[in-house]
Amino acid sequence: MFGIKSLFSKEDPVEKQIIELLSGYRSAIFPMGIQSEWIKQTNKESDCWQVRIELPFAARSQTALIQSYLAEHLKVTTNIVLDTQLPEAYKFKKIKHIILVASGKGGVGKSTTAVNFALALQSQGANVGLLDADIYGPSIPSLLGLVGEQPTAKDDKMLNPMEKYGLKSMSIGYLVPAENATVWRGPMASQALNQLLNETDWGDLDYLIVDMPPGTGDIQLTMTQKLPASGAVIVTTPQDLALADAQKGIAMFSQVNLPIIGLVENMSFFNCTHCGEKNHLFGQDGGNQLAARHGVPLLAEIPLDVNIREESERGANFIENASPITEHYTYCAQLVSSMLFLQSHENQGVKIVVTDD
Ligand SMILES: Nc1ncnc2c1ncn2[C@@H]1O[C@H](COP(=O)(O)OP(=O)(O)OP(=O)(O)O)[C@@H](O)[C@H]1O
Repeated sequence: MFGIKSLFSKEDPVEKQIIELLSGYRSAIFPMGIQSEWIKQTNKESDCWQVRIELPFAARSQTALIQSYLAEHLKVTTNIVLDTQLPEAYKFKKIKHIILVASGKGGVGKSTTAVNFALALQSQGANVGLLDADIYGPSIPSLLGLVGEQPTAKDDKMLNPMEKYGLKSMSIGYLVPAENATVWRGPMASQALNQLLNETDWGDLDYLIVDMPPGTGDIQLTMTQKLPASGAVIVTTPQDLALADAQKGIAMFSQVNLPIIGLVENMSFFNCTHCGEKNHLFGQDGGNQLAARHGVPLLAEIPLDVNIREESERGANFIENASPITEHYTYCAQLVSSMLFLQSHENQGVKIVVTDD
């Protein structure tokens, strides 16, 4: 059941039970359980079993859930440590996955989502970079509180990415005044994106998140074709117009055979500060229905939070400092990371069978 190693090793019965229980653990993040080869260490210290698991995706916040699952089934206490080690499969240079964050129309919160999603992936144990491909309206410098700062040159060919909160980023906004880029034609914008991607010394990255320009025109299509991406996350709001544009985004990525990882519905609802009631100001269930219609997951429903606009402009970190949107992005990051791992496994011909046990 656990490979040849378990047939010959002298496993303690408790150790064996821990491995068996973990293998039977199921959730949206672990649809195939916790596989025995991910368990790197099990040893007993005093009365507590220390279990170190190396996940092939980023899901550090699952620790408490796994620990309480084991506590329900075991008579001994366990201390779980979840590390992250993505498989050594590179999509581009030393980057393992490129994920596009796109939207059918402007102003739905795509850049806010790209930054928080990147920070959330990082909080879950991944090495992350953020590329601002919104050449005409770069907002990453402002969202990271880096306006006016400039990247340094590594040599005469490469730039060092900017770093804030441990997140590497590159944007045209660090290099030219905003008004200069707005007059560029499509090929120039596409060329600029190419340079930002190729001439930045990203180093080793698990994920490079790309904040795409809003819309579904030629520029977005050309950029998508040039980026060796693993998939796209589409951001929408619950309004009919935004949903119709998100649908165009799905059609555009399908046209170039880029997998849609899922939808994020931003400004999904508003929690009343007085009575705590959930208000669906812009409509209800639109994101859910669009996702179901296209057979893609709805990754997150992010609430409208009045502090976001003000604090974003100051470059606040909503993932480090808990806010109403933190857990939504954290969960979304874990889900996407787990899905991409499964997707690449399936592409390698390994069939994962999800059972009910
Ligand atoms: N969940 C939210 N709650 C409240 N305000 C939000 C939320 N998400 C984003 N915003 C605000 O909405 C505005 C637009 O967000 P953002 O710049 O991320 O959108 P965008 O889709 O990237 O726009 P564009 O494509 O035009 O650059 C910003 O002022 C941002 O602070």
